[in-house]
Amino acid sequence: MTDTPDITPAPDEAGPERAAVSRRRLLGAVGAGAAVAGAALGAGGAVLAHHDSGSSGADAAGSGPQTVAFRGVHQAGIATPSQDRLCFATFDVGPGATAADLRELLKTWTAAAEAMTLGNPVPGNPGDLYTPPEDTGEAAGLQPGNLTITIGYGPTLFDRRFGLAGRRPSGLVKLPHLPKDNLDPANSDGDLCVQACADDPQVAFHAVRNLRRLAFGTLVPRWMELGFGRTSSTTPQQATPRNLMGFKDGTRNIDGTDAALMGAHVWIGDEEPQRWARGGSYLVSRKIRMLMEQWDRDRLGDQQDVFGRFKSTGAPLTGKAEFDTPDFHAKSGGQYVIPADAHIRLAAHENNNGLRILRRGYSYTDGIDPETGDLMGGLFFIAFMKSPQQFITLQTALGQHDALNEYIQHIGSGLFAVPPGLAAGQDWGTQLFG
Ligand SMILES: C=CC1=C(C)c2cc3[nH]c(cc4nc(cc5[nH]c(cc1n2)c(C)c5CCC(=O)O)C(CCC(=O)O)=C4C)c(C)c3C=C
Ligand SMILES: [Fe+2]
Repeated sequence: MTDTPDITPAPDEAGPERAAVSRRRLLGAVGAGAAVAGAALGAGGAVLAHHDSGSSGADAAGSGPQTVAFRGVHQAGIATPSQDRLCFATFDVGPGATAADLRELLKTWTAAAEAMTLGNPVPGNPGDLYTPPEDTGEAAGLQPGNLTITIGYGPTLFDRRFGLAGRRPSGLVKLPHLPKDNLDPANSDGDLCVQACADDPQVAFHAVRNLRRLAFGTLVPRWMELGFGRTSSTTPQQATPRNLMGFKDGTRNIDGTDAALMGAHVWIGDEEPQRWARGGSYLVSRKIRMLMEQWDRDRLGDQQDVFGRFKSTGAPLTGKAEFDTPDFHAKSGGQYVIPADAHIRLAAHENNNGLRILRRGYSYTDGIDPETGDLMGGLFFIAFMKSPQQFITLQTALGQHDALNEYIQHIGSGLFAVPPGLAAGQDWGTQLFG
């Protein structure tokens, strides 16, 4: 019982079977260490063996079944086909932490994030009975689920605390107050953000939890959001999902595989004086509560006028099929067919000087309001863009005129600079501090 098998993956281990093999090795190791198996994972053997026996093969452009490449020109989790689940968290750097602490943590996070996206446990010394396990264990036996872990930095990280003021990306300033904002600081901002997306909610949660564990003493968690259903497609291959208002959402989103569109609207380019930030993007998060009790009492015709689309098919009110181009000039009886205050009219690139963003949001729920009994939930809106001004312009128009405003409230907000992808051997600490 004193011998604990080494479950750390060999550096050159690769190939389609890697993730499943690694999880199986964790199982084997735990199985061999009876005390650990009993204490930490219980009767996990049978469960793990069950999960390990199958693979959906739903690979999303990664290096193995259900894996997405961690390194590359851009971070994963932006152009990546939207996974089904989200765990999003923000953190502030703790009062006593130094720049060296932060840099070291970002290096540790890089290794952990890379391992987890490959379906491996957080690297460490598993089976050591005298230290807490490096990996918390709840993803053992699960498939990697196309996990992506995307990091972002808030404007406050570039204040005077860590010597980063000279490296602040030029667009990274707190978003201004926007029309109809009703923001709660408890759902807003943060020095850093982590977006973990996966097709399995436990895999996404496990990723954030383990990064949080590694950050003990350096970062303080600020807020966290779980997303239970994607509300966008980021490739035409994906079926368009429905949001909690029952409408298809993401029909006219940017196609993440369209390099020209991504370059024009999403990736930070040569216009950015901070060279290190080029190839990155800006992430805007908005927690948007839907007033579902009001929406559910609204008649179908009005619901369709709010968006400018048919609820059943997702087609524009001027068309027949979902992907028909909306005709914003069409009139009937002197009135616009797509009303003047319809959501898609106000948000469409045709009516905003060609401006576009990549939407990558999720439905969320916070349960039931204990005082009113109302459902608390809505859209955790996430969008990527090359300049925050794109969001500011759109939201200024929507906040003033959108018919949807009767049924929603913006209750949380964040702006983060998402650095570009990591090259081989590079880590987030070196990339940020230079
Ligand atoms: C500031 C940007 C946007 C916010 C905030 C926003 C909130 C929001 N949207 C929906 C539902 C739908 N949005 C749709 C289209 C759409 N929305 C935005 C931007 C924001 N939405 C854009 C740029 C577009 C594309 C417009 C176009 O080019 O036609 C649609 C229609 C289907 C689609 O194309 O995706 C729906 C439905 C909700 C429920 C919501 C806040 C809760
Ligand atoms: Fe929208």
